[in-house]
Amino acid sequence: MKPRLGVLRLPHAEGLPLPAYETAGSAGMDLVAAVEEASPLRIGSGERCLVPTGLVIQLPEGHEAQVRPRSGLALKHGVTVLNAPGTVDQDYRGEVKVLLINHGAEPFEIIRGMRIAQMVICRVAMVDLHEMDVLNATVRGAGGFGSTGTGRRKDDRP
Ligand SMILES: O=c1ccn([C@H]2C[C@H](O)[C@@H](COP(=O)(O)OP(=O)(O)OP(=O)(O)O)O2)c(=O)[nH]1
Ligand SMILES: [Mg+2]
Repeated sequence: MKPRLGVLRLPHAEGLPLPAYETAGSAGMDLVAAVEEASPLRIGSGERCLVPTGLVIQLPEGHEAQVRPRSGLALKHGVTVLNAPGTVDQDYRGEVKVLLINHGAEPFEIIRGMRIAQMVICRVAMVDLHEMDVLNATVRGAGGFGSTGTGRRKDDRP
């Protein structure tokens, strides 16, 4: 059985579709903008804006929701989620909001009901932190940031 996601609809989301998986195999549920019908949000080129969804959610224990961009909006308009992936904590009981930024050259208008982002529900590992004096040795060691590049493959510039 799938874990249950509780959803509370705020008055300004009245009449809007709830997030839903568009296909059986979709990872994310699209989130729609709960802006006033009469006053769309306009994001100027280079500007950002917090878009309401009109929804409060109750995540299953041990889960988070990630707010991720829709690739179509990014490709066609340069509009993406600034803090992607946005983190909605399991214990958050405020309205889920989407922080969009317009990297495009033209202003972008968000109208009521527009699908602006997608929400992916993920399991979260919670850990206990143990401060240690020595950590176990590994082949990689402290190497990172391209340390395994040899410069011999054509996709692998030194
Ligand atoms: O895209 C997002 C990101 C966050 N949130 C909400 C849910 C999340 O649980 C809360 C806090 O988010 P985050 O921890 O990323 O922000 P913060 O700057 O660390 O704020 P806080 O001190 O409240 O944790 O804000 C959203 O609605 N949308
Ligand atoms: Mg935080």
